[in-house]
Amino acid sequence: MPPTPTPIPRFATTQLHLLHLEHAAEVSTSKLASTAASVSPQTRRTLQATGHALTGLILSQCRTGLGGRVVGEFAPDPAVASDESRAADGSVRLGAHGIRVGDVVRVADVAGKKEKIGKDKEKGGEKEAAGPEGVVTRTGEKGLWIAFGQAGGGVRSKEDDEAVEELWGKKLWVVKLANDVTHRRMKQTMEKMVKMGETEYTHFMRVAFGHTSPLLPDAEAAEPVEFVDPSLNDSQKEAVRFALAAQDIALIHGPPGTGKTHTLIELILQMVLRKKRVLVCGPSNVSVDNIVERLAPTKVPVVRIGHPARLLPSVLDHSLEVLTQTSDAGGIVKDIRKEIDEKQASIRKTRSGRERRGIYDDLRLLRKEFRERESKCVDNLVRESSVVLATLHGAGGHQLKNQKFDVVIIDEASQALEAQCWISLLGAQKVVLAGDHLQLPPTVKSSQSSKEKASKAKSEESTTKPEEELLEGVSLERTLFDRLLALHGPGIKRMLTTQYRMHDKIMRFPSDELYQSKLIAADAVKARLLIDLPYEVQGTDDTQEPLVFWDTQGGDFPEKAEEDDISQKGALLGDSKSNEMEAMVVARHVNNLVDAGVRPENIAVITPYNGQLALLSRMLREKYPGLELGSVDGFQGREKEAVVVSLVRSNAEHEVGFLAEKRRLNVAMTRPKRHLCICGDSETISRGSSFLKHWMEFLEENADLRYPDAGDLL
Ligand SMILES: Nc1ncnc2c1ncn2[C@@H]1O[C@H](COP(=O)(O)OP(=O)(O)OP(=O)(O)O)[C@@H](O)[C@H]1O
Repeated sequence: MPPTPTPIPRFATTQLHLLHLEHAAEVSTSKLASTAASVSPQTRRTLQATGHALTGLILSQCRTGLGGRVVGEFAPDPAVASDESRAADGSVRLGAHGIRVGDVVRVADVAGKKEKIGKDKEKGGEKEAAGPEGVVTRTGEKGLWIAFGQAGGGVRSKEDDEAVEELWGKKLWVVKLANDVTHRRMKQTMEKMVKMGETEYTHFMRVAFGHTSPLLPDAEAAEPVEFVDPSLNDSQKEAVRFALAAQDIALIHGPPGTGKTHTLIELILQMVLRKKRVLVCGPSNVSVDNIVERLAPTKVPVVRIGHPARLLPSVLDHSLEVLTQTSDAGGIVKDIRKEIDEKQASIRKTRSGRERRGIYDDLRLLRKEFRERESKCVDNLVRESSVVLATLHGAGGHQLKNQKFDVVIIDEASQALEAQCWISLLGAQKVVLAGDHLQLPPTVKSSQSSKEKASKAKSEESTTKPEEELLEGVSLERTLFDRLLALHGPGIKRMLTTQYRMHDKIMRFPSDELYQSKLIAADAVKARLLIDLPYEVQGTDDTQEPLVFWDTQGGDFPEKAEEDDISQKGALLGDSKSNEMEAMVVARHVNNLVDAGVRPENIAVITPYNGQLALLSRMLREKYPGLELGSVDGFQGREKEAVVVSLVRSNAEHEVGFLAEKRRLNVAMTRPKRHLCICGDSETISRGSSFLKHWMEFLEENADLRYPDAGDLL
């Protein structure tokens, strides 16, 4: 039976509405951008203390960097430096700050012109008023390097140059900005989809919205498959064959530790062998770089699109911007770059305003020429590459405007918003999505209640659509991966089944409960214990046991509601909870592991509640600097030899809050390799859902069960 078709314009209209609310929620948590130039010295210092800003700077150097951008070096201002920041030789060091490579920042004059901000925003005058924006490319003790120009890529503009020129001799500070590029590109894509006529829909779009069913696989397209990597396991080989034969859509379902990326590398190589052009995308820079790194040794020509400051150093050689300089094709832009640099340098030596204006005019012409040549060079480089890699939002950049690909592959697709995926998919003929819809979907800030509030408050505004235009059942959390699976059924997917991370006992429950008992632990990992680590670890009850459950049932380990402060809202955990007694159980378990010889850097403590995370950090961070402490959500995609999970909830009402989300618990319990320790109250938790009930029963039967004594801990 054909699936029920979804009208594409209504789908896109609904997405636009939801994206608007989401953006509003994001902006309200980081108002920094709009206030950058109008803050008091006190606020600047607070922003610096909280890792959002860096103050007391001057511009000390300027040069032309990658992609023809102006790169400015910002050094501590000796006039305002404190005594402790002065080294013995008199040089000044930067104080502690939270600005990192890859951050999008604005450089502002501390004597900023307040009145212009906001009013001029609509007219695009914001930049001149507030200072130029750029991306941090390097940070060091002596300064900070910032590349100016659009954060999403592209060549610098005249405004950037002039705005940077204006910074000389001023007292400056740097403030982190929210990165708007992704939001803008999603919005543009959805707007395009609203306007498209039926005849413009590609076959893939029609499949994705249920206007037609996927075509039958073309078995010949896959045969014969001579695997480049013969070590692939059977489920991985089957996934590669399936994705090669698919004509429009294939999903590769990769549960934790099953080698999804490994499989995608083989798939990409097979496609290149079949003379296909492939675009590979992921929601984050790291997800894309991970693939570039693994493709690099294969010598297949690849190009990575994206701002060099945001790429891993190991993939820079494949970045479009570096190739523009190093490849033969790059020769044509080299000379002109030199000329621009020389002109640029001469500006500072020129005192006369007229001469300066003359130089700016020359620069404008040179830059136009530069852009034309660079764009030709970029076009050639991209056209000659069989594999192009970019983040999903990067795929919406000008470099890919007229490029056609035979296949678009999206890794970590169940971590991407659907609107984000469509940035790369509007022209796609065939699409392969890899992910695991049974782990957490992308983080969405606009929760249901705030959505309702916002839509009430904004009901007068034009952005709010009449109810009849919006589609029921569309939410940002629902990913394309999920939707396609629900629409066309499991026939469009293949699952990877051998996992290379967890001990068999750790894997058993998630496998049985979520992956239809299909997971198999690879021989190399299925019996690995902490005692087998490649350094000396004593044999104890903990180091010889893969699964421990500290059951705090009985009411002596009660949870406590935390004040609902901004940091918790920001992390979307609503009114957070903590549990001090349980934290002590966690701390004791960590102590025992470390005493037995397990290195703190091989241990992670994770919890779903930020309130608990703060508490655990206070107890453990100083004692064990190498120990990793994090939220469950933040630990997705990661692994550790030993993982201690603090479940927190313990109350007479048997409320479990968002422990009820099985995808969150799935992430929590599938992070460890050799040892999983759960701390929690089985009485409260088993009443939360049938999944939780099964889990508690499983732990009682299979884990090394222990009952902590509250008196002992105090
Ligand atoms: N066929 C295989 N034989 C041996 N080891 C494998 C195989 N496939 C994957 N692995 C190993 O499994 C681990 C996870 O693989 P990989 O990094 O490709 O997975 P991923 O997709 O990044 O992670 P995940 O599967 O958790 O999403 C790696 O250490 C990898 O070397």
